[in-house]
Amino acid sequence: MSKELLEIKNLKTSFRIKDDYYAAVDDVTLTLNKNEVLGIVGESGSGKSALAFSVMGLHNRAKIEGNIHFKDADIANISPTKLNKLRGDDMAMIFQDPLTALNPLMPVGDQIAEAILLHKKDMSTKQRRNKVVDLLNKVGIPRPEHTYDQFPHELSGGMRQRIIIATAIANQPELLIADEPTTALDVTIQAQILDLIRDLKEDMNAGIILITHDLGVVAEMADRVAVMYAGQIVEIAEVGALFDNPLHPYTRSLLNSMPSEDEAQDKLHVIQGIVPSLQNLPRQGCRFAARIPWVDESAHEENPELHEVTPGHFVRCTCHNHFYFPDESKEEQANGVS
Ligand SMILES: Nc1ncnc2c1ncn2[C@@H]1O[C@H](COP(=O)(O)OP(=O)(O)OP(=O)(O)O)[C@@H](O)[C@H]1O
Repeated sequence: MSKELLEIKNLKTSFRIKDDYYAAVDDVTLTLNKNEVLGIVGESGSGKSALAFSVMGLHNRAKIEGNIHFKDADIANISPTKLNKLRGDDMAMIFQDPLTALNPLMPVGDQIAEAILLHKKDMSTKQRRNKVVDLLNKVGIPRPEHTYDQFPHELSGGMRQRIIIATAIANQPELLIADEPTTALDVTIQAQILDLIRDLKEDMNAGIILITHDLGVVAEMADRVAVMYAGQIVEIAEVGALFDNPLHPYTRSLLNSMPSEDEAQDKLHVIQGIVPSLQNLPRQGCRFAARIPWVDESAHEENPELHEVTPGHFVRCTCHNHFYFPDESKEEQANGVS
């Protein structure tokens, strides 16, 4: 039996701005296996959420091209009825902000029960309530019977995120997308929620796409990592390979801008500039070139492709072979001193 759960091929998601369409996800190809956490990292605006929303079929005004194969269906080219059946049943999403994802006027237990009712119409009200109480227990809510009848505003941020997770896993989805699931939470609660997501992977044999800009979270949680920049995957590898041997200048800059616990770092690297807006994205050549102006133009490919440098480790553009940080000398680089 194949391990592959999701296969995205040449996905292009474009938004209409004035009279033109601009791709926020541009030719993304990747796979996700069962019982795997794929981390997707990148700065704000790199296209992570646009990718996640495409997989969930949640864009209603975007133009989607390419294929998203999941459970014998192609989500990029599927009828709304079939999509609704998959969503919430076979695939679910945990959103960044639990407060906006919950209905403020409905007890949280009823909200989870509603998600069950949509896909399992033959359950009695009592059975549904019992199932919700079980789910609340599973996500670590201390007094589930009591919490069932509470409203979102009566719960803390961490509890609300647990409700969102309980809703997402209510129908035991095979594919779970978590978009910055811990950003709105404080550090101790963050760790608990991440533990919970990790347990779910094991319990449900689910494939999880974890979107975050926090490399620490990725290091701890992911099996593989895709780094996105300006709508493209610039590097993808197993987590160990990516952290031990980051290749793309963007990945190296992201890692270098992360405070390290074991080394005294005088100065953290600051990535120059920002991710350009959709209308200003360079569509030709290496999209990261403008942010590493000290690297010679000739280092970049004309049409940067993903190259497999070691099995399973892919990097876009040849510029990674010639990259150095501006405060390192070229001679050190050439001598392999880093
Ligand atoms: N509905 C939309 N219409 C027009 N442009 C959009 C729309 N949604 C996203 N964009 C643009 O697409 C690009 C990618 O956005 P996206 O939200 O996917 O980035 P992200 O990596 O998830 O960022 P963040 O970490 O801030 O959520 C950005 O330039 C954004 O402004």
